[in-house]
Amino acid sequence: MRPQICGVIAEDEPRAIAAAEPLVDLFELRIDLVGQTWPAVARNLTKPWIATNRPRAEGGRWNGGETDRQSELLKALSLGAAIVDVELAAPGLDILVGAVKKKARCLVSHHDFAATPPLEELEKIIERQIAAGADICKVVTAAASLDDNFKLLKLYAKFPGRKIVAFAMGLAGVLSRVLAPLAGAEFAYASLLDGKESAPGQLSAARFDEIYRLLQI
Ligand SMILES: O=C1C[C@@](O)(C(=O)O)C[C@@H](O)[C@@H]1O
Repeated sequence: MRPQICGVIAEDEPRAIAAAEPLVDLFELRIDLVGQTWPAVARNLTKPWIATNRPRAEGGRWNGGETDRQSELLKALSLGAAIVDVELAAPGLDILVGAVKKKARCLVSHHDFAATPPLEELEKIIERQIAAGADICKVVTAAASLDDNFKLLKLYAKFPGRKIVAFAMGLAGVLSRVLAPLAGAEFAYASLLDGKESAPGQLSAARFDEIYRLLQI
């Protein structure tokens, strides 16, 4: 099956969403980046979508309090979110995961914007995500070397049958972004357009399409 691509909606830009729509299998709606008009964006989506409201501590731009941050995620459930991204470090994780799983799949995420820890540490993070009730486990780190890419790629074989998204950010992590879906990742994150990246090293949906066509995948 062709690698699944998740287009990251980082702005209320209907034309960018429309341009990427044929190239993506699902969207991620970044509530913390889109801002107050996010419900209107959600209502117009034509493919399954992930609701994400990233706190500053994990690289996001949510400016409000934690209670309001989580309330926005729960509001996404009533607007049809297929998946809700909940950070492993979120306060009241068990209650939030339980509330999400009543109506959607729960993706439990962990981000390290500084480095890529040893493989054993990455495995422990996924074990904690599974224990928290994750339907999808996500580990995203910062690559400083080629080896860092392989640490993330090795995670898929460590958890056969589990739904995982694991890759490294940064220019040094681009290899892991491209190979992750081939190693077993549920999907890859892509910007809607070139120049609209929401994280270091992120590729656009068109670029992924070009690469996978080139590789005849
Ligand atoms: O966790 C991730 C991955 C990401 O940070 C990336 O590196 O593409 C982009 C985010 O929008 C998403 O929530």
